[in-house]
This record gives sequence, structure tokens and C-alpha cells, in this order.
Amino acid sequence: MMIANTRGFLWSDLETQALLGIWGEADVQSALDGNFRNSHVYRDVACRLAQVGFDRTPEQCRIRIKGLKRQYYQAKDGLPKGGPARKACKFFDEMDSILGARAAAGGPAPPRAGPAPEEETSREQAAEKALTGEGSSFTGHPVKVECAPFAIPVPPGHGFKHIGAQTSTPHLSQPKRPKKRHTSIPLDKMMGKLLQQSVDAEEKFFRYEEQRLKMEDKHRETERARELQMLQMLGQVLAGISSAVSQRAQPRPASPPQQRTHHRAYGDDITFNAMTAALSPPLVLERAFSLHKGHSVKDMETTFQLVRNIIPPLTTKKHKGQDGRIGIIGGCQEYTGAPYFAAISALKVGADLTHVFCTKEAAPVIKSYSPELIVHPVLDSATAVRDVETWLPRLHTLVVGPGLGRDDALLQNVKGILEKSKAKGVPLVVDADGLWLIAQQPSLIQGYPKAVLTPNYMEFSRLYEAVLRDPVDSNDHHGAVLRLSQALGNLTIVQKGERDVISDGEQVLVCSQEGSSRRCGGQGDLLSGSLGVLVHWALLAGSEKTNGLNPLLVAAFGACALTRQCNKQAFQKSGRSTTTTDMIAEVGPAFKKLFET
Ligand SMILES: NC(=O)C1=CN([C@@H]2O[C@H](COP(=O)(O)OP(=O)(O)OC[C@H]3O[C@@H](n4cnc5c(N)ncnc54)[C@H](OP(=O)(O)O)[C@@H]3O)[C@@H](O)[C@H]2O)[C@@H](O)CC1
Ligand SMILES: Nc1ncnc2c1ncn2[C@@H]1O[C@H](COP(=O)(O)OP(=O)(O)OP(=O)(O)O)[C@@H](O)[C@H]1O
Repeated sequence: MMIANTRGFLWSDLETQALLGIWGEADVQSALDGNFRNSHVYRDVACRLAQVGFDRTPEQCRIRIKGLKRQYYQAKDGLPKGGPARKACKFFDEMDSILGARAAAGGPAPPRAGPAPEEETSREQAAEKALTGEGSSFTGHPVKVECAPFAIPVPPGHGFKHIGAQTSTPHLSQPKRPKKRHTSIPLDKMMGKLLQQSVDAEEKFFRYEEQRLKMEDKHRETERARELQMLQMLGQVLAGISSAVSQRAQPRPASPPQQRTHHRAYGDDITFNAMTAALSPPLVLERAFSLHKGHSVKDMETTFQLVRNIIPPLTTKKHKGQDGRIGIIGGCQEYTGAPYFAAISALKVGADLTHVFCTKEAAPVIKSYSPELIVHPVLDSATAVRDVETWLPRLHTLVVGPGLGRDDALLQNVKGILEKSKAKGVPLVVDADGLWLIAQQPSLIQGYPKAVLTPNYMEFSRLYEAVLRDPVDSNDHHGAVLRLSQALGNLTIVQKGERDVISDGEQVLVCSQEGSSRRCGGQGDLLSGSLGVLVHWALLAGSEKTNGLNPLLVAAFGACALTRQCNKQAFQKSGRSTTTTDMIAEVGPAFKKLFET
């Protein structure tokens, strides 16, 4: 049925009659009887009203009924049959047939002196006034006056009383009696003041209500867009499943030999689509279930051994670049330290070359920190995506986000770079503002099996809420990391904190290597840079070297342990004055201590 657009503030007679018809139904009346909390009843009333073609909120319905009841009781109590107020109560007969029948059946007493069960707040009284059209109009907004203005009884010396209140004074003042002019002057003034106040209140209320309705509409639109997005994602996943099934049914074509030797990645010989399909929700749920049966790796020493297994031997047979060419996407006017920390950490862990792709302004600054870094001032150029793309085949891992900032144009370029990297199968570590971008558009990374996200608690919450539409349960770190990983298609996630929680949606590793209580900025950059190298090594080593455990989990564990160890060693020397530079100086010794002895 077409729903009439009745979101204005005034009720038409037709609409009011429809409302009264519904409100007067026996089940509605009995649900309202004696109930102070009646919002559920009015939700139902609004719903039924929508079914007959009128779109009103439960709150609007409740306020309208309240206004009608007041008019009815005024008319019934205070005025003679056929008098002006009775005439002003347009729906007297309808109300009487409902409320009269209720009274006859022994229902609750009408609201004379105090609030009836249905009456909840004073805000609503202002709202009621505006919705029923009581009072006058305000400039530019025609207001329909349903209840004709009549004089309000003012007992001498008592100010105003509730209109329906039982009182021994005459019910109404007689505005036309000329003899009482001396009392009518202050009354006029008071009425004028009252009217002015009521106009002001109305204006305020309309402004507020307008805003509220706009926000409601906006919220509804967002919800609809979200639902649509979820449906599209579901469609893609289903399409992936069917393509994977048909691929499995056919003999699998051999993967290109170059890809095999270059990135012997976890599950690398299946295509990205098939991988996405293999990570589809039903399978993921099964895996999550198996996790609680004891797959969680708790023994840190076992995992340390797996990290040692993936570290490539130092030999004289290799040439420059083979142990790692790591790209860093980040570095803008405000943040030049973060990309430097990430890049230099990658070198100190053992990468041969690091390339920083940053903005034009940031480049000379970053270069000045260290001659060891290769710096490309391209990130804010119109050709940024193409410029980085040409380097992609030569990079083993891309670390996206340290010091990137949140400038829209930069983020747009990074979006393009992410897409090109995925298409070329380049492993990705996403941190800092890279995670901000992912929180805006999770589909950018969803289901990409060679990605690791490294959020701190804040970044994790942002991402979790963006993807799962729920606040994070801070008492269940494991469950939260596991769920987010699954929702993102079993991406490897490292939630940094007092203990680092790492999961690929199937397993959960916890790294509680001793660090220190010093939390200087930049430690996360040390982690993401180191991780860039370990990701390359782990994928190169493959799951044979990690006892079948996802190599990315092993890489993440190694980087966390290393960062924490650097923190510990630097703190032992520098205490409170420890900075990330001190930690970077510890990368070599810490690495040796953890992985080479
Ligand atoms: N020298 C440099 O160049 C460096 C540059 N960097 C670069 O800066 C950019 C922005 O990164 P970001 O982390 O400051 O931004 P964002 O995520 O919005 O956090 C903002 C607020 O979140 C909170 N918060 C943070 N952690 C939390 C926790 N664990 N638990 C709870 N709350 C936590 C905290 O709020 P507060 O406590 O201050 O109210 C914080 O202020 C990014 O590009 C990064 O790479 C850094 O790498 C440092 C070195
Ligand atoms: N409370 C803590 N106790 C011990 N180690 C911690 C604690 N919080 C974080 N860490 C360690 O510090 C490292 C960086 O985590 P942090 O939460 O500082 O990242 P970040 O906020 O992204 O850093 P950055 O300042 O680079 O943006 C991680 O390896 C983590 O293990």
C-alpha cells in the first residue's frame, strides 16, 4: 500500500479518525490500562496506522491521543452540552464512545488532577501543543487551530490552575463582561505573555522536531544502504563458492612457475577467487567452532621455534634484494617519523631495501633522517597509483599506513594502490591510517589472504564497529579478534596491547613477551616495518616450515615478540626517556636474543 506522506506536524481529520479507530480498539485500550510504559502499545498503533496509509511515529500518535484526551475532558467537565468548547472538541463523540465506554466498564479514572498512566514527560506537553495545533500560529507556519481558544479560569491570587482540576471557583471566566474590566487588563497582559511564550516554545519545538525527523530519515537511508551492501557481499561470496566448486570439479591448471617460486605463499596455488570462496561464512563458522576445542596455541616457545624456521639463512650466495624489498606507503607533511621508523626497522630486521612512497613535502624530510632509505615523492601526485604500480613487481611486501594522514585525495590514491597490489598478489601489512581507510571501506581488503592488519585498541574498535556493526566486548579480546578476522574473510589480525592477540579466524595466538611500561609513539611503526619483512620470509618459507600453521600468524607473532623485546631492552637502558629511536637501536640484539640463540 502507498503510505501517505504525513510526516508534517498537523493531523488531518481523516488521519485523526483513523487513529481514533485504532486506539479505540479493545486490545489497544486494555494494553494501555494501568500501564505507565506504553511505548510498545504506540508502536503497534503507529504500525496499524501505517497499514491504513498514514505514516506517523509512535511518539506522534501518543502525543496526538493525549491532546485529544485533554480536549475531550475539558469539553466534558467544564462546559455545557452544546457549548463552544464541546463544539471545539471536534472528535468529542468518537472520544466519548471510547472513553465513556471505558468509564462505564470500570476502566481507570480520567486524568483530572494528575498525570494519567499514558502521560509521561513535560517535553511531550510542549510537543502536544504543537502537534494538536493548540495556541496560535507562528510567522510563516500556518497552524490549524482545532480547539477554539477560550478563557482560562484564573482564581484570584492563585495564578493558573490545571484546566481540568476540580475547583470551587467558576469554571470559566467570562471574557465579554465589561464590568470586570479591572481584572481583564492584567489577564490580557498575562494572556499576551503566555501566547508569546507559547509561540516561542512552538518555534523551538518545530525546529527540534524538524531536525529529529531529518536525522531519522538519514538513519533509515544509511540502514538501507548497509543492508544493500551486505546483500551484495553475500552475493559475491555465493558466486565465489559456485566458481570454486566448479574449479575443484575440473583438473586444476598448473600455476605459473614464477609465482610458485617467488611467493610460495600459504595456499598460493589456488586463485584469489577460490580462496575467497574457501573462506566463505559456513566454513569459517566450522573453523571457529573447532578453535574452542583447543586449537589456540598457548605455548609461546613452540611458536618461537616456528619463527626461527622461517628466517632465511645468511649466505654469500644471495644478491641484494633477495632477503626483502619492502615498500612503505605513508609519510605526509605532519607525519614523517612514522614511515621512517617502519622503513628503518625493516632494514634492521634484515630486509635489503626499503622504499618509502610519501608526499612531495615529506620526502626531503624523510630522506634527511637516513641515507639508507629510498624515498619516492609521489603519493600526492596525480600519477601516484601508476608510479607505485611500476614498483610493485619488485616489492615483496607493502606496509600501508604509517604516517599517511587522512587527506581524502591521498586516501583515494592509496585505495588505487591497494587494488593494484591485490591484483598482483603483493602481501600487505595495513597499519595506522591505512586502517582508517579500511574502516571506511572494508571491502578494500576483505577476503584478501595475503593481508595482515595491525590495529591498536582504538583502531581495532573502529574497524570492528565498521564491519560487525557492534561495539567491541572488551572482556573478550580473543572472541573479538576471531570474529573480526572471520568477518573480513579470515584476514590475519594483530590486536596490539598489553598482550598482543593474533588471529586468522581459525587460530588465536597470544604474544605476552615482556615489554615495558613505556608507551612512546612509534612502537607500532617498528612493529609494522618488522612485520613487513617477516611476512615476506614466512610466505617464502611456506606452511611446511610452520608445521601447517598459517605462516602469516607466525610472522605476526615474531614481529610482536621482537617489538616488545626491543621495548624491554631499550627501557632497561633509558627508562622513562626511552623513545622509538632507542628501541630501533635494540632491533639487532633483540632479534639475536629471541631468534638466533
Ligand atoms: N613520529 C611520528 O611521525 C608518528 C606518527 N604516527 C602517525 O600518526 C598518525 C595518527 O595515528 P594515531 O595512532 O595517533 O591515530 P588514531 O588511531 O586516530 O589514535 C588517536 C587517539 O586514539 C587513542 N588511542 C590510541 N591508541 C590507543 C589505545 N591503545 N587504547 C586506547 N586509546 C588509544 C588516543 O586518544 P587519547 O587517549 O589521546 O584521547 C589517540 O590520541 C598515523 O599516521 C600514525 O602512523 C604514529 O605512528 C606515532 C609516531
Ligand atoms: N600495555 C602494553 N604493554 C606492553 N606492550 C604494549 C602495550 N601496549 C602496546 N604494547 C606493544 O607496543 C607495540 C605497539 O603497540 P601500540 O598499541 O603502541 O601501537 P600504535 O598505537 O599503533 O603505535 P604508534 O604510536 O606507532 O601509532 C606492540 O607491539 C604492543 O605489543
